[in-house]
Formats: sequence, C-alpha cells, structure tokens
Amino acid sequence: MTDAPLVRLVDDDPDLLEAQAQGLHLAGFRAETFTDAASALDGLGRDWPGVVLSDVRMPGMDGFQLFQRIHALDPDLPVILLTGHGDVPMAVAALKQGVYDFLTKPVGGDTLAAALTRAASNRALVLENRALRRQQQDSAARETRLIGQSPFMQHLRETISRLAEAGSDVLILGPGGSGKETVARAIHRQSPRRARAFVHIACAALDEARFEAEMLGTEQQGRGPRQPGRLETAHRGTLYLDEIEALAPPLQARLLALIEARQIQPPGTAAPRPLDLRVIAASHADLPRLVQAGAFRGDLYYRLSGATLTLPPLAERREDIPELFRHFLLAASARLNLPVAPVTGAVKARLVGYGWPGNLRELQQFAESHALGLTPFDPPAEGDEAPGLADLVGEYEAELIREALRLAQGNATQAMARLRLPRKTFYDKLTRHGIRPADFRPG
Ligand SMILES: Nc1ncnc2c1ncn2[C@@H]1O[C@H](COP(=O)(O)OP(=O)(O)OP(=O)(O)O)[C@@H](O)[C@H]1O
Repeated sequence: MTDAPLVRLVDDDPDLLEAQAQGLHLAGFRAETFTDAASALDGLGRDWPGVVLSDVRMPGMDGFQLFQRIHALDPDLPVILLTGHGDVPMAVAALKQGVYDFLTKPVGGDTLAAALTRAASNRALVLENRALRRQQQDSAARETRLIGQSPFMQHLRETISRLAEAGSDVLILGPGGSGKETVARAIHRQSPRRARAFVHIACAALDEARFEAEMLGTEQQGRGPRQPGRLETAHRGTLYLDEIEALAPPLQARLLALIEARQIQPPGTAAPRPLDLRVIAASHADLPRLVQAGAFRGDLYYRLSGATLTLPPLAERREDIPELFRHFLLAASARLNLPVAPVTGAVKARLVGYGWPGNLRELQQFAESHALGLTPFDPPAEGDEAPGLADLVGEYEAELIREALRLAQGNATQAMARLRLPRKTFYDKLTRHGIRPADFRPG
C-alpha cells in the first residue's frame, strides 16, 4: 500500500483528540477524528481500509461497546482501546473477545505508532487476502460459465439460481456430455455452500470393496494422519454423484443410509460427526424405467429426484452451437497459446449439418482440433467472411459483459466495477454490442 495508513480516532475530549491526530500525522498516518462512538461507526464495514483507536470511557456508547459493534461488522477490523485507568481485568476480557490491542494512557508516541503500524499492516494483509479470494471466486465462476442464449439455456439459468438458493437435492438427467456436471457446479457456486467443497464421486468406479474406505476414509496404521473420506470432505458442501445409475444395488442402499443418517463415524474416530450435504446426482439413464425394472432402488430415486432437471441433447438446441463453438475455440486457443484459427466454410458446414451425438463435449473436442489446425481444411472462398481475430475478440468481450451483467442481475454499476471499466467505456461497449442491462434483471 502506497497510501499512509488510516487511523480512526475516537475520544470524547476534543483537545486530546486534536493533539493525538497531529501526533499521528507527524508519524506518517492519516487520522480521522470522532468525539463520540456512535458517529465513529459511520462508513465502517468489511472493506474499510483502516484501524480504529478508541478511548474506553466515553459518555453514551463506550469504547468497548464500539468495539463490539465493529466486531459484528467485520471481526478482522483491528480496534485498539485506550484506557486511563490501567484496568487489567477489562483489558483481558476485551482481548479475549477480539480487541486487537489495549494500551494504557498516557501512551508514548513510539509505542502508539508501533501498535498502529502493526494493526495497519495486519488490516492491509486481511484486505489483500480477501481481494485475492474474491478474484479466485470470480475466476471459478467464469469456469462454470454457462454459454448459450437459446430459450432452454435462459430458462435453465433461472432454474439454477432458484435451486441454488432453495438448497434441495437435485437430480440432473441428460445424455453424456450435455453439461450435467457443469450445471451441478453452477448450482454449487451460486448456493450458500459455495465456499465449501464440491466433491465429485464417479459412481461407476465404486465397487463394494472400496466403497467404505472411499466414503468414510481410512485409519492409517500406527503413524500418519487419518485419511478423510469423501463424505467428510463434502460436509457443508455439495456431493456430486456422477452416473448414479451405475452404482451397484447394495451400494445404493449403503449410500442412501449414509446420506439419510446425517452423521458419520469415520473409522478411528471416537464419536459420530454431523454430516450436512447437498446431494446432486446425475444420470444419462432413464432412471424411472430402471426403478420400474427393479434395477435401481425406488427409495434412493425418490430421495434424489425432488428437483429434477433434464438437459436435452445439443441437437435439440442447435441455436447455441455457434456461440458454444466460439467459446470453446477461444478458450482452447488461449490455453494452447495459439492464434485463433479462422472459421472456414467446411467448419461452418459441420457445425450446422452434424448431429453431435457426443453433445457439448464432442463440440468442445472439435473446437480444440480446430484450434490446433486439425479440422478439414478448405481454401477460403472468395467473399468468405471468416471472422478475424478482432471479430472473435469482440464477441468474447460481449460475452464477458453479458456474464458480468448476469452476475450483477442487470445492475450496470456493479457490472462495470466487476469488469473494472470506466463508465463511458462500459456504455460505449453496451451500445456497440447491443446489450441492454434491463434484459438481465430478474423477473
Ligand atoms: N452451457 C455450457 N457452457 C459452456 N460450456 C459448457 C456448458 N455445458 C457444458 N459445458 C462444457 O462441456 C463439456 C461437457 O460438459 P459436462 O462435463 O458438464 O457434461 P456431463 O453431462 O456431465 O458429461 P458426462 O455425462 O460425460 O459426465 C465440459 O467441458 C463443460 O465445461
């Protein structure tokens, strides 16, 4: 941080306050002064970049109550309390509750400056970490970006938002490569569980011998830490059960029992632990038919199918193909550090004329082959308007803007902040791409 550290000073004695502020200015701090605790709360919050130094004894709200209010706003915001009475029991109680430091008046300028410098660098570090975490969350949100403007995709996005909030278990049906896991991740990322794990279980790979160890974990013989199971890792997060139809019937019963118990006792532990899971199961099979045929447990199916989403094959939403192809092509080119290959007539013909039985995954592989120059080549025809890099970059830009607006639910100010664009540039781009924030507002 290049700015001088910011300190908010609170004391009911205006003369003392002034003297303190001057001393701190000289020591290289920026100081804001307040003569009562209630107004010192003004503007404080999770992103406030400074440190609070407050007298304890003040009429009305005292310094300790001020600390408690600030602690509720942001437990990581450093509050240093000053007392004239050397009140040790109170200092101990305050430190236990999270007061950053406690100084006894009269406090020497050097001691004060040292305490404030420590607190200010702690604050800077906390804010930096939070910003980093936010960036990571943003990029994780981008990874699960759902491309496509077909009526199906628009409806799916709304459904995902609703389900994410609702917290119910979800069953996602759809052919291989149709986006089931991507949808499950999007639900997780939008849900209150987003900070916890998304645990993928490939049910087809689970056999009876490995089930317990995989789900509940194993006890290391003698040395080393216990290996936690997948259920434990998923606690308070989301458990994604891929290809649920492939789970052997005895394991279906075990899984149901484990999920329903809402607690687990891993081997080598003394007591059961609570288990709080959201289960999202996926299948490319006709599960109701399997239930009828006795090949899949009805009770597990009913437990999982409270909210069922069915994803169509890509061939049933062809209007998304060009946008998806461009998205995959740009992503592959960027990853492989290659220039974006022009989209030839042969490629366009393939996009339009082919059935895509492998759905989005097959389209993605095709885009990657194209990025590598491995798709059938035909010489560009006269007047063939193969899009150049500028066109593709423009489209990618429009896509990012739409995504930012979607995440901000149509709030233009938030979207431009997310994209870190000045207002005028942002609006110029909206006009250029024909994007209207109103289209992204819910309801
Ligand atoms: N709407 C979408 N927008 C962009 N990419 C998508 C979208 N849906 C899926 N994808 C991408 O398509 C590929 C296949 O999707 P995904 O793995 O989610 O399908 P799946 O139905 O779970 O596949 P499987 O049945 O084989 O497990 C992934 O690389 C994913 O990132």
